[in-house]
Amino acid sequence: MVKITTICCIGAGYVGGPTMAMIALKCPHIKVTVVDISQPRIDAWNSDELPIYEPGLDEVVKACRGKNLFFSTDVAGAIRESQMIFVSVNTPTKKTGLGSGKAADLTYWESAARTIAAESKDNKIIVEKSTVPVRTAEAIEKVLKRNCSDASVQFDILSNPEFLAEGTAISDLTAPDRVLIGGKIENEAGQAAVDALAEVYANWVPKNQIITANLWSAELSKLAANAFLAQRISSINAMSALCEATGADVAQVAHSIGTDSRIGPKFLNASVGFGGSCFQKDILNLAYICECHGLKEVADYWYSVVGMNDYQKSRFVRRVVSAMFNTIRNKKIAMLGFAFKKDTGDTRETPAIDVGKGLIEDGAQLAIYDPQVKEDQIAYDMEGMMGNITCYKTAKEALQDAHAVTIMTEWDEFKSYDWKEIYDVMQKPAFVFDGRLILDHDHLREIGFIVYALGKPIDPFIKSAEGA
Ligand SMILES: NC(=O)C1=CN([C@@H]2O[C@H](COP(=O)(O)OP(=O)(O)OC[C@H]3O[C@@H](n4cnc5c(N)ncnc54)[C@H](O)[C@@H]3O)[C@@H](O)[C@H]2O)C=CC1
Ligand SMILES: O=C(O)[C@H]1O[C@H](OP(=O)(O)OP(=O)(O)OC[C@H]2O[C@@H](n3ccc(=O)[nH]c3=O)[C@H](O)[C@@H]2O)[C@H](O)[C@@H](O)[C@@H]1O
Repeated sequence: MVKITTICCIGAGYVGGPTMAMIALKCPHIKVTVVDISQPRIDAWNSDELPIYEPGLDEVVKACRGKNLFFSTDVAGAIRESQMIFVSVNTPTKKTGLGSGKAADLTYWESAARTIAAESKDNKIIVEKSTVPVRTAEAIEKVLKRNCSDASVQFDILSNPEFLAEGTAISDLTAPDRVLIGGKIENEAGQAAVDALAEVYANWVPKNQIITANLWSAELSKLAANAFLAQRISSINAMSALCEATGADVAQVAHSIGTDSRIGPKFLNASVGFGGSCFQKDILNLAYICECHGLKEVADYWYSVVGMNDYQKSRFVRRVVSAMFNTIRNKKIAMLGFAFKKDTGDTRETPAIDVGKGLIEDGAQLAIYDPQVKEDQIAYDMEGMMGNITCYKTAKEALQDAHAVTIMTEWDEFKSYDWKEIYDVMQKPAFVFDGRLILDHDHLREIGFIVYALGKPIDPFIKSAEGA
């Protein structure tokens, strides 16, 4: 088995940066180089302001950078000097052509593979870190073999999907539930490659938590894990609509079912919808693969998880409009939170985008505040709508004279605000639409707010405004 002392990672994003920083931290004997085609991204990784906000990441990077952790745009050089190459490039949903809107776009992956093939002069272990369609390793192997000028160079391909969640990346990487390594375990070289990677993780992950599987199972497990997680959210969100219609309380329902050890308590928080760069993309990809295998019913099952998520976002918008007497034209609506979850500045597929667009279509003036999302990011996400949006650096300014406040992200600081003071500076009646169920609703009602808490019994005021 090869003893690994040099690793590189192609793709210095949300996954490549933190995962490699953790390997560098836990394996001081390994030189880790993270490379990217984006000069600004690499410059940021080499600066005091890292390109992503992730609690605890700064400390890990600072502890290793310049010692055994390096960030560079020299992709070719890093490939040449590394025994093991992780590929952690983006694999977004295809926007055009065959499978448009569903299939994974493997352009970046293939381009990385071609560079690896062109630069490799000795044997390499290639690790798929990106989330990819099942059987991608097969295609990648062909690209590598056909494009490498030296036929004696051997490429061993592994699938090592990443399960970290943003906002908790460092704790997830420090103590993962499991590490999954897929490889050609049926042959000696494949098994040796799996062992080499397992040995890297064994520097800090207990051996019984390092699971091995065949390549296709590992690739599919990643898509399956995200699909199951998202399905739980859509299931509880479906319940939230029924709770509102019947007077049940979704938090009580979630608690009651979550105490069944077969169901478990995690990932049962009803919300305005799941966001993030992966859940939707990976489910659409999974469903598309099912369609390609003639499994229409299976595909439809998974599409419905995304459908329910879309429904939840539009249901929220409808509730805001109907509760506010069916008109929000020219009303200032404060949006607290824009990131897709707390403790990240990431806005990819955040429900705030769809909800924001829905509210603006009805004429609202949005006042957005998020502690980590910068105005230029919001302008990018809400392109063409900035005439109806003002971004604020403090929540206080966003809330001044607002008719309503919508909670889009569960940032802790929102819970600690003085809501009485906020009530006093808002227009009346003052509405709160809590899309994350983080506020103390009874306290808000005592202050005088009209409260819509997703999945909870509807306030009589709102019922009458809606003509129920
Ligand atoms: N964001 C997340 O929390 C998670 C993401 N994943 C998966 O990991 C993969 C990467 O995701 P992120 O890190 O979020 O993406 P990202 O977009 O933040 O980073 C990808 C990076 O790859 C670079 N890149 C693209 N092509 C390249 C090439 N040929 N050579 C060098 N660099 C290249 C891009 O410039 C970019 O900086 C995706 O497949 C995603 O599905 C998996 C688990 C968690
Ligand atoms: O493949 C990926 O990219 C990653 O996707 C998710 O991680 P992430 O999207 O970063 O964050 P999550 O904590 O899963 O949250 C996703 C979305 O679901 C929402 N959510 C989560 C949990 C819940 O109970 N309810 C709920 O609405 C969050 O607010 C957020 O919008 C998975 O949790 C990771 O295991 C996976 O590696």
